[in-house]
Amino acid sequence: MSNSDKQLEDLKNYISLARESAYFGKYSEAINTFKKGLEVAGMFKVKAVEQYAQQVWEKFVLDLQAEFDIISQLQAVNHGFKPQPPNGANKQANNQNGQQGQQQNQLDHDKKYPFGIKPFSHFEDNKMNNNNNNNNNNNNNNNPFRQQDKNFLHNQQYQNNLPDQNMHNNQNYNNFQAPHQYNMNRQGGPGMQGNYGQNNYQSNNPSNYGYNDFQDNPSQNFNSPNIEYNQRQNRNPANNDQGNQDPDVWPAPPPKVNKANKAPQKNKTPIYNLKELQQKQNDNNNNNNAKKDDKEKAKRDYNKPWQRNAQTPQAKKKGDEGEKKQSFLNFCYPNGQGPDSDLIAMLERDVVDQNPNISFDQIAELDKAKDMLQEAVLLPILIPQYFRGIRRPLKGVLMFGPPGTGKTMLAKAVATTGKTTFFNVSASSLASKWRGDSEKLVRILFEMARYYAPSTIFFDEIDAIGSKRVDGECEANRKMKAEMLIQIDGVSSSSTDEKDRKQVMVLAATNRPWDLDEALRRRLEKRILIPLPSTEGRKQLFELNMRGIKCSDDIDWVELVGKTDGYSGADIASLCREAAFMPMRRKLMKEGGFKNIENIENLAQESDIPLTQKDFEEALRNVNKSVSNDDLENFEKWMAEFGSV
Ligand SMILES: Nc1ncnc2c1ncn2[C@@H]1O[C@H](COP(=O)(O)OP(=O)(O)OP(=O)(O)O)[C@@H](O)[C@H]1O
Repeated sequence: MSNSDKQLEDLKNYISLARESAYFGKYSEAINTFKKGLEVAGMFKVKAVEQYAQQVWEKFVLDLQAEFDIISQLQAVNHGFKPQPPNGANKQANNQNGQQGQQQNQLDHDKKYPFGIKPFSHFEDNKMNNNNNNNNNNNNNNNPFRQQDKNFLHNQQYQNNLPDQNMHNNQNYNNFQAPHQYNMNRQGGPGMQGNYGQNNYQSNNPSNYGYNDFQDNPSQNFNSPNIEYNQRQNRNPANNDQGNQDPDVWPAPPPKVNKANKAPQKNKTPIYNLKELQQKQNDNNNNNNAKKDDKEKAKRDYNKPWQRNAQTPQAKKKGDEGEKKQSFLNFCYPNGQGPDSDLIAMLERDVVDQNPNISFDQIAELDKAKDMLQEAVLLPILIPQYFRGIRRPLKGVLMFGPPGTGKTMLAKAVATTGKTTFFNVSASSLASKWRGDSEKLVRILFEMARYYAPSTIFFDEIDAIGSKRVDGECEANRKMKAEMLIQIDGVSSSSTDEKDRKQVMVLAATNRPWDLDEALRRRLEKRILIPLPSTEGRKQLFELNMRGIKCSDDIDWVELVGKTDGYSGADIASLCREAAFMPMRRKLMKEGGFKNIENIENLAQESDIPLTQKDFEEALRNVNKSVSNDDLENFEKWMAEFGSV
């Protein structure tokens, strides 16, 4: 990049900054920035940069003038004045105005102004008018626009803040000319400040304008300590209440009245009361903002399922009145649709089991486990006031042991006995192809459990969800596990209100307790081994499974119990089912199998024949135990290490 390109670039940056400041009404800052730009760009050294600077300055000045014209006209309208023609037209009028016109010409041609243009020139004219007015009161009374500007000048706020007002008050043009003058002076070094064009100007206005006071500190161009604020205020015409109009000089035209409603106008009422308009506008804006806020709020405050205490007063009232609870989905989204409706619907469909309908009586043996669960799960729900301090309810209970030993049944029995809503959660329930949905599902699950409280959340095969966290594990899984840990913690300490406490119980089951994440294991404070059924247990299992099935007296139950050592509850259930089908199979084979399909319907009646010892022996040959001795050993070991009885 060449030197001139760089200068041009720098200048452009400053100009855009200056324009930005002007746009926000920071005129002093705008001018000073422009000055700085000229200085930095080393103006007048490179022709192209100089030309560019001139063009931009012209445009900049015109824009500023236009802006002040608009403000002054608005101000006039606000106070009942007729809007005036643009500044250019006004200038013409000025130029026709004798001495003032001459001065203006001199001003315009004053070499003190680089590029021959200065901003806010009509204010400048006005200043001249005022000045002349001091000497000759009739001087400018016939120029309404200038008088209008004069009224501006009378306004204290403007006087304090506008650059030219400052100039006016200080009688120091150099403050105002600074963007150009400054730069030009700087060319010759600090000592030359104020020399350029000084004589020329002074000769015209010796009493008013002193160049020796040239300030090269930009901040001294404007006196107001809070100029930015004041300028902003001044940009708002409604803030400039003009109680000091001079009706002799510039009588306001009568406001335009609608012919149809012509009524005698007593007072000078502005056609447009900008204050009112602005108030209306503000009200509208406020209304719009309020509406916007409401919309935004509605967007943000959609019923997030994971929001704690998400119950609406109505829903709570309904609940209190003992009415049947609406579904969580409807509670969250009354019309059934919302950002998380799919997830909620999925959980409600797949996970919530409103009526598990299993009693402890249906479970053979396992008395210890039953007692422990009732103590750990049911008592805190039934008598929460007792479970305080050191007796706080358990965070969760883990049931582990060989497959098919009744762990799920126990969980369901707990839920049924405690009349809690049962959430049967498996790994697949929380799996989602969408990133972030799994952890969200966990949050929704716990929130839903709170909604349906008292609830029992049962994580079946929890090792699949809460296995040990390892390096390189999928991030979504880690997050889901972390969320689970948080939620389990939250469940045990969610509320200080006794009524609400421990309304959600976490139960989990696994056949692989050694795979569990340590943090999760810690949260499942009670870890109960659900073993294979004992002799007594197997006997009970035969009795439970053979309920309602006709059995012949020849069956040796003791022998069968003996032969099923090592069988799980599920194995014994399979054995009994197998045996129960034997009469039907026997008959079917006798009839020629499935070839003679027409007779099959009659078979059902004919096969209601009592089971015999032979059927069970046959079934024993088909159904083997499913749990290996090695597995049993591992459970025993883990129980010894981590279990609790
Ligand atoms: N103690 C028991 N009393 C009655 N039935 C039992 C018992 N244990 C197992 N069963 C039978 O086994 C079936 C499976 O039981 P359940 O699902 O509770 O076992 P589980 O321990 O959860 O198995 P897994 O670990 O494989 O999930 C039950 O439907 C039931 O018929």
